[in-house]
Amino acid sequence: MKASTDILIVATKNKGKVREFQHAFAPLGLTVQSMFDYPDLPDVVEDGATFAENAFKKAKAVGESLGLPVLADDSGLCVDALNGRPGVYSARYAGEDADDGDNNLKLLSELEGLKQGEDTGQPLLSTARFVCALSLYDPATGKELTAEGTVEGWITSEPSGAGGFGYDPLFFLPGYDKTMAELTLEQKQQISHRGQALRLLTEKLAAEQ
Ligand SMILES: O=c1nc[nH]c2c1ncn2[C@H]1C[C@H](O)[C@@H](COP(=O)(O)OP(=O)(O)OP(=O)(O)O)O1
Ligand SMILES: [Mg+2]
Repeated sequence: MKASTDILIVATKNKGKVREFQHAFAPLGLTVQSMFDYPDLPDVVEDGATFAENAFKKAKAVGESLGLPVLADDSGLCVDALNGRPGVYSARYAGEDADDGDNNLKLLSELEGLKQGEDTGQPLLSTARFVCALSLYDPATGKELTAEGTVEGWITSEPSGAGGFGYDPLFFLPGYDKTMAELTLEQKQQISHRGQALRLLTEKLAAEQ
C-alpha cells in the first residue's frame, strides 16, 4: 500500500491524458489518480475564455471538493486557417457528445471546405499548434501554479498512427516526418505541448521549495 503522499490527483476524465501523466510521473515515484478514481465528483463547466482559465477552474473545483492539491490540464488545437479554432472548444468541436473520431472528421471537413473542392494534391492543409495549460492548486493555501506549453505543426489530410489521442493522427510534425500519433509516449512527451508545460511546472515547483 502506497502512502497518500505518493499520489498525484489529476482532474481529468481523458484516458489519453491519464496515460501521459502516468508516464511522466512514474519516474518520480508518483501514482496518478484521475476522475475515474473519484466518479462521484460533479463535472466542471469549462466555460473559460482561455486554456489557463479552464485549467484553473478544474483544479480549484476538484481540489476544494477533495481537500487535496490537484493538477488540471486544459488543452486543445488552434488551426491558423480556421482563425485559431477549435481552440478551447476542441473537445466539443463536433458537438457536446463528440468523440475524437467525430472531431477529427469535423476538422478535415472544415479545412477541405475552405479549399472549395480544389485539389492541390497537398496533404498539408494548414499550420496549427497544440496548446496545454496546467494548473496545480492547493486548497490548504489557496496557491496556484500554472504553466503553458505549445507545439507547432501542420494539419494533414492523411491521418496516420495509432498512438496518442485526440487530434494526434492529424497533427504532422515536419521535423520528424511523422504525425503525433506515430510517436512513442516517450517521444511525444519530449516534444508535446503537455511535455513542455510539465517541465515548466516542475521548474516552478522546484523554485518554490
Ligand atoms: O496531446 C494531444 N493530442 C491530441 N489532441 C489533444 C491533445 N491535447 C489536447 N487535445 C485535444 C483533445 C480534446 O479534443 C481537447 C482537450 O480538451 P480538454 O477539455 O482539455 O480535455 P478533455 O475534455 O478531453 O478532458 P478533461 O477536460 O476531463 O481533462 O484537445
Ligand atoms: Mg474537457
